[in-house]
Amino acid sequence: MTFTLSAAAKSALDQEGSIVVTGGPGSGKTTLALLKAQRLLPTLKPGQEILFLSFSRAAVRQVLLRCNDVLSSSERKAITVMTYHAFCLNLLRSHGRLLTGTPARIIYPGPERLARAEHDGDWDEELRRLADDEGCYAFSMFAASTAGLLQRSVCVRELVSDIHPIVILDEFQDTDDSQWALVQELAKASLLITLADPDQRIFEYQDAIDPRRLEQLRSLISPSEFDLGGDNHRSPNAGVLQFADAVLSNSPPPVTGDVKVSSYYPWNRDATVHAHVLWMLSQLRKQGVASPTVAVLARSNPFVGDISAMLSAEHTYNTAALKPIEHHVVWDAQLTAAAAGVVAAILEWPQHGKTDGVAIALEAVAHFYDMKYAENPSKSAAADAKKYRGAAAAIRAGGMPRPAAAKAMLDAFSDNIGYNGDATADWLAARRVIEGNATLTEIATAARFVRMFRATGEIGGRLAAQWSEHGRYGDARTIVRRTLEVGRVVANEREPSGVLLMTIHKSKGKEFDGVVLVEGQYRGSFFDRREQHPHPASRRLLRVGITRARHRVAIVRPYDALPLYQPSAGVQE
Ligand SMILES: Nc1ncnc2c1ncn2[C@@H]1O[C@H](COP(=O)(O)OP(=O)(O)OP(=O)(O)O)[C@@H](O)[C@H]1O
Repeated sequence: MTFTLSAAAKSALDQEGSIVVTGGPGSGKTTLALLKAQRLLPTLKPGQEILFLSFSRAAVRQVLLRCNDVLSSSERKAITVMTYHAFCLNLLRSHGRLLTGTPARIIYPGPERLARAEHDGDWDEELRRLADDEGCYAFSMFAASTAGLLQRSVCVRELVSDIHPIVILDEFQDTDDSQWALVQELAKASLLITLADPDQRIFEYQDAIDPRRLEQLRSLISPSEFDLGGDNHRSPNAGVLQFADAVLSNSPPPVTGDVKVSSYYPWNRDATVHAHVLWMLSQLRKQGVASPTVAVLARSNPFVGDISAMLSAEHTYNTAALKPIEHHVVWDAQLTAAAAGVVAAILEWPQHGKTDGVAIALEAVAHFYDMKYAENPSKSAAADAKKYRGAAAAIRAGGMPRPAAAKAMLDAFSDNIGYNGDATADWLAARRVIEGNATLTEIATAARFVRMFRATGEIGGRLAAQWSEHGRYGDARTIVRRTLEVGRVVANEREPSGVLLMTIHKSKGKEFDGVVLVEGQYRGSFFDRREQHPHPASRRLLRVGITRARHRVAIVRPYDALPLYQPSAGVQE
C-alpha cells in the first residue's frame, strides 16, 4: 500500500528520539507508528525487536492487520505486538523469582474468583500481599508487579530495554496507574513512540485512568510532539469525521450525505432499525463495496441483545417486507458463559434442597458480576457481586436475603418448576426464572447468546443424556462450563465480516464500511443521564462510534431523544 504523508507526519518520521503522535480517529497514528518502526528497523542489532504495546487482544488484532498493510513479512518478524498483560506475564514468569526468591506463580481469573469469594476482608490488599509475600500474581497485579520488578532490578530493566530499544504505546490516553508505572521504567532506556487521542478517552470512569496522563509523559521525557489533527484517512471523502467532531464539540452538525439521522416511534422501532441496516448494506453495495462490513452499535450490552432480536425477526416497513438479517454479535463470551451458569444452576434445583439450590444460583449470579467486573471494573459490578454473594450467605445461614431478585428466586423455587426431560424446554423454563426479574435482565440477555457459541445443540444433547440416565440434570453447571470453554476459542478468533453487533466501547480501534448507531428509548440512551450538559463523556463515546465508518453512518434515535446539538441544557429539537 502507498501512503501519502502530511507535513506533520513526515516530520514525525524524521524526528530523532521519543515522540508523541496525537490525532483524531483515522488520522493515521497507528500507520505512522509502523512506518516509523519500518524506518528504525535497520538501527536494531541482532536479537533486538520493536515492542508494540496495546490494551486488549482485539486491539492487538487490529494492529496486526495494519502491520500487513505497511510492513513486509520479514519486517513484521522484528515487531512484537502484544497486550500489556502478555508482556508482563512473560517478564514475571522469567524474572519474577527476583522479587520474592520463589518462582512466580500466576493466579488465573477462575481460581482468583473462587479465592476472592472465600476471602474475608479487602481483596485488593490480599492481592498485594499474595504478590509481595508469596510471589503469586493475579492478572490485575501484573503491571504493578512488573513495574516493581523493573524498579528493583536494574539488570532486568536494562535487559528489557536492550531487547526492546523502541517501544510503541497505543491509545496512551487509556493507560492506567500501574501501566504508567511500567512505562516510566521502560522510558529510562527505551525510545518511546506514543500514540494518543485525548478525545477518544472513553474509559475515564475507571479511577486509575488519569486524564492528565499525557501531561505526565511530557514532564517525564519531554518528547517531540506531532499532531495529525483532523487528517482523515479512514473516510477521506466523507463528512463522517466533520459530523463526529460537531457531535464532540456540541456544534450544529454539518449537512452531509454520508451521515443520515432518522427517528422512530415506539411502535415502529424494530422495523426502523431493521430497515436502516438493510439500507446501509444496499447503499454500500451501490457505492461499489462488494462485501460490506457493517457495525451496528449501541451503548449497552442489553440493548445490543435487543437489536439482535430485532434483526432476527421479519418486519414490514413502509409496506416493504423485511427478511431477517444474518449477523454476528461481538459479545463477551465470558459473560455469556457466566449467565449460562446461572441457568444451569436453576436446572439443578430439583436435586438440591431449597436453601442450597437458591444459594448456588445466587452464587452463580455473583460470579456473573465478578466476570463483568473483570472485563470492565466498575463500582456497580463489584457491588452487585457482593450483594448476591451476601444474599447466598444469608440464605445458607437461615436468614432472609435482601435483594428482590433473591426473594423472587425463593418464590420460584417454591412454585416448583417441574422439569420434564425435554432439555430445550427445561432450559427455557430455567431461563424464565431470571427473565421474569427486572434486576437480572442483563443476565437473561447474556444467557440468550449461548447460541453464539453454536453450542446449544451440544449442551442440549449432554443434558438430555444426563436426564435419560439419572432422571435429572446432574451437574448441569459443569456440562455448560466445559462445552462453552471449547466454544469460546472459536467465538474469540472469528474474523469480523458482514453485519456485526456490539457496544460502542467494543468498537474502539476497529473500522467498518458502514456504521449504524442505534439509541434505545428506555435503555441504551446516547446521553448518560447522570452526566451534566453538554455530556462530554457521552459525546466522546459517540464520536468513537461514528468514526468507525469508512464510508457511511446511519443514526437511528427515538423521536423524543435529546438533540445531538444542544445549545443549552434541556433544549429539545
Ligand atoms: N498516510 C496514509 N495514506 C493513506 N491511507 C492511510 C494513511 N494513514 C492511514 N491510512 C489508512 O487510514 C485508516 C486509519 O488509519 P490508522 O488506523 O493508522 O488511524 P488511527 O489514527 O490509528 O485511527 P484510530 O485512532 O481511529 O484507531 C486505515 O485504513 C489506514 O490504512
